[in-house]
Amino acid sequence: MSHPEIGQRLASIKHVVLVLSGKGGVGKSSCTVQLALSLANQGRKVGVLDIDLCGPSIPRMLGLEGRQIHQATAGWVPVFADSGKQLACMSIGFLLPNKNTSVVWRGPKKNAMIKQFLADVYWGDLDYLLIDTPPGTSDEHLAVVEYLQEWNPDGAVIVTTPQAVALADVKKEINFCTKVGLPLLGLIENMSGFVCPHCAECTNVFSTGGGEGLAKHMDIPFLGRAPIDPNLVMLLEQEDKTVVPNVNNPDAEKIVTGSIVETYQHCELSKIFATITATLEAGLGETK
Ligand SMILES: Nc1ncnc2c1ncn2[C@@H]1O[C@H](COP(=O)(O)OP(=O)(O)OP(=O)(O)O)[C@@H](O)[C@H]1O
Ligand code: SF4
Repeated sequence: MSHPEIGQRLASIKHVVLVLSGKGGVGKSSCTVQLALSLANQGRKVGVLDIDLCGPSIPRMLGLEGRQIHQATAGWVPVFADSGKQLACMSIGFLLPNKNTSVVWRGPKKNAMIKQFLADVYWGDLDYLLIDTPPGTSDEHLAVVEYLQEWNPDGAVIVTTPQAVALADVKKEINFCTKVGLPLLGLIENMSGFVCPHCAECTNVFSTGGGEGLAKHMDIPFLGRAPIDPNLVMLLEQEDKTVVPNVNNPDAEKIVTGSIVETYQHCELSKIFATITATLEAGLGETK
C-alpha cells in the first residue's frame, strides 16, 4: 500500500536512519541521543523520532519531560532540545498525561500511531531523522519498515554490548534487516569497558571487541566502541540540563550552558561519538 503523505514529509529530510538493538538495556536510546547530539553539535539539523511506544525514554534523556507538542496547520510541531533548533524530538511521551502513564496497545493501534508520527510531524528541513525503536523485532519494527519501504530509508545502525548473550540477539536483528531489505549502516559496541571517574583510565569490565568481531564476521561496518561513562549518566539523568557536575574534574564542578547540545560538548563520550558519527557519515557519503 502506498503512503504518499509519508513521502511528502520525508521529501525535506536528507537521511533516515533507524537505530535497533537485539536486546533491551544495551544503550540503544542513549546511543540514539549521542548520535543526535554529535550530529547537531557538528551543525547538522537532526530530528529524533521515538517509536518505543511502550517505553519512551528519549524525552527524559534529552531533559524534555513534561514538554508538550503543539498542533500547527503544517502538522505536529516537535519539541526542540536547544534554542538553535538543531535538534528536534517527537515521542509518545509528549502526548501522555504524565510519565507514569503506561501504553498498553495492540498492534493496529501502535501501527496507526507510527503512521501518524511519520505523516504528521512537521520537521521542516532535516539532515537526519534518527528513529529510536523498541528492542528486538516487534510490531513497531514491521510497521515502520513497511511505511518507509517505498521511500528508501538509508538503513539501520545496530547497538550491542560486547557480551555473547547480547551478540546472539544482534544476529537475529541483522537477519531481520536482511529479510526486510533494510541496509546495515553499521554496528556500535556500547558499554565496552568502563572509564574511571578518577583517572579516566578505561577498564574492560566485560569482554570487549565482540561487536567488532561480529561486524567483521557479518560483513557490516563497525562504527566504534563507546565505554560506560559516568559523565553520561550525569548528563542524561540530570533534571536541570543547564548545570552538570563534571565527575572527571570536581574543580570544574559545574558547567553552565544554554542547551543540552552545548552541555554535551563537555561529556567525554562526545569525542568518541564524534568519531562514530564521522564514520557513519563517511559511509553515507556525507562530508563536511
Ligand atoms: N555508554 C554508556 N555509559 C554510561 N551509561 C550508559 C551508557 N549507555 C547506556 N547507559 C545507561 O544504561 C541505561 C540503559 O540505556 P538505554 O535506555 O539507552 O538502553 P536501551 O537499549 O534503549 O533500553 P530499552 O530498549 O530497553 O529501552 C540508561 O540508564 C543509560 O543511561
Ligand atoms: S582506574 Fe586507577 S584511579 Fe581509577 S579506580 Fe582504578 S586504580 Fe583507582
